Amino acid sequence: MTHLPSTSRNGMAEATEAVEIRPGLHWIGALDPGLRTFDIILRTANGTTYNSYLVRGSDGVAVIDTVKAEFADDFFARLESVARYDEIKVIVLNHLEPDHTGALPELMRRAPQARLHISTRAPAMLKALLKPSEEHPLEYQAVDTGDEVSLGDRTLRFLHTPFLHWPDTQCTYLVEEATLFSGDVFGCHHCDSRMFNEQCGDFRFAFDYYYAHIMRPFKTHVMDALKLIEPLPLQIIAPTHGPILRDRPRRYLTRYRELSTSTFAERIGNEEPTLVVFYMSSYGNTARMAESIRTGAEEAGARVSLYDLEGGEIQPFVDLVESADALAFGSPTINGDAVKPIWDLLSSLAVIELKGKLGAAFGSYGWTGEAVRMIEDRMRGLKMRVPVAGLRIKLIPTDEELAECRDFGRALASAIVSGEKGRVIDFADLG
Ligand SMILES: Cc1cc2nc3c(=O)[nH]c(=O)nc-3n(C[C@H](O)[C@H](O)[C@H](O)COP(=O)(O)O)c2cc1C
Repeated sequence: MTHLPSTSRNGMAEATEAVEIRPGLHWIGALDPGLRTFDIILRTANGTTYNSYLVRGSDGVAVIDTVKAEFADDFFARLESVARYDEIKVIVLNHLEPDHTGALPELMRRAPQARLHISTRAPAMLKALLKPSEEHPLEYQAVDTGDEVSLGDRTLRFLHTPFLHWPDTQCTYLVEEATLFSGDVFGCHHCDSRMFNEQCGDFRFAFDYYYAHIMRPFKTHVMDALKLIEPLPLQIIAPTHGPILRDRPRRYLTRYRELSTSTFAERIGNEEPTLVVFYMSSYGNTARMAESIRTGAEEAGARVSLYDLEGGEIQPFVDLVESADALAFGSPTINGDAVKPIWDLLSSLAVIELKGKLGAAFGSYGWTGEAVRMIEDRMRGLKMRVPVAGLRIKLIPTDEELAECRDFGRALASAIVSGEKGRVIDFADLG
């Protein structure tokens, strides 16, 4: 029988009974319909859920993930509706983020015999979380892909899926029920007390939004995880946030694959080296530099796009950055800094993988010219490679200086082609 947690008129969850997914397999999480901002960075128009699961086997019970600390009472009430604490043999933590480990210390106190199962990347983090001492040592089992724990007639098998979205992330597969406890993978912030995907409202937007903000920086790790998950028989995906995916669960794997190869460049690869030049300019000086850089880079075989940040919006620019092989940012120095739209774009790039992408900075200045160095520092901070030394030109560029800009563009294009790593090219020598 399925018990659905009811909601009161103000939308808050009231009932605290477990939801049966299958006999001996229950959702024992918590609903948080009032939440509007998650982890500072994510908006949610109808809250979220913290999903925790209980698996009963012939030889013991496993609890998979817990909930945020404020929701511990709901979690324990739901757990108690289907199991006793002394039956719990295994606690699995698919990653150690606080919204899934908030109730862990209290669960460990109530079920001291239960053995923690965490990924091989998690021990240091677990110690930082639980602060063990000589008096209270920490015991756990670190598990890797293929390791299993038996609950008698049911088996949990682990899949190492790091960086989705914490370094210690793993997924746990309940073999006999073809059920994947996927942690935050395939999750979303969507609170619907009906819990199952075919019964909930349309959450496709929330699913894609969650991916875009949480998983997108880790696309290569998503693809690695899919290689482990796709061959599995799959009847249910049980993530830690949002609906339980039991109706055609494979659609969500397909969607992750699409989203992880969603840019044109990722699908077919850039046919020629691509450089995107973003700039701002009040009197046209930095703009003239940008145009000459384009000319030089094109002469060296790059396909160049030139964008004045004044005329665009951040989101499409972020997509452009993701597809480009190299980026150049041009800013005049204004009051000892680069201009705000440059920083706005640079501060919006954390959602994509930038490691190893090429970057360069240029700009006109009047007397101190700090902007170029500041942009370079930021790009290095984002783990981009900066292979060509930044180019500053005092006030209005002369013909000779515009020729320098062309050399700069040519050097940047050459760096894309040669794949130079980290070496600073003196563009003036490339003539
Ligand atoms: C309000 C204002 C503040 C400026 N502050 C600086 C500064 O702190 N350091 C500097 O080197 N140049 C400064 N400049 C000079 C500009 O960087 C210079 O005029 C540059 O050539 C403008 O390039 P653009 O035409 O691409 O905007 C300032 C200019 C303005 C209008």
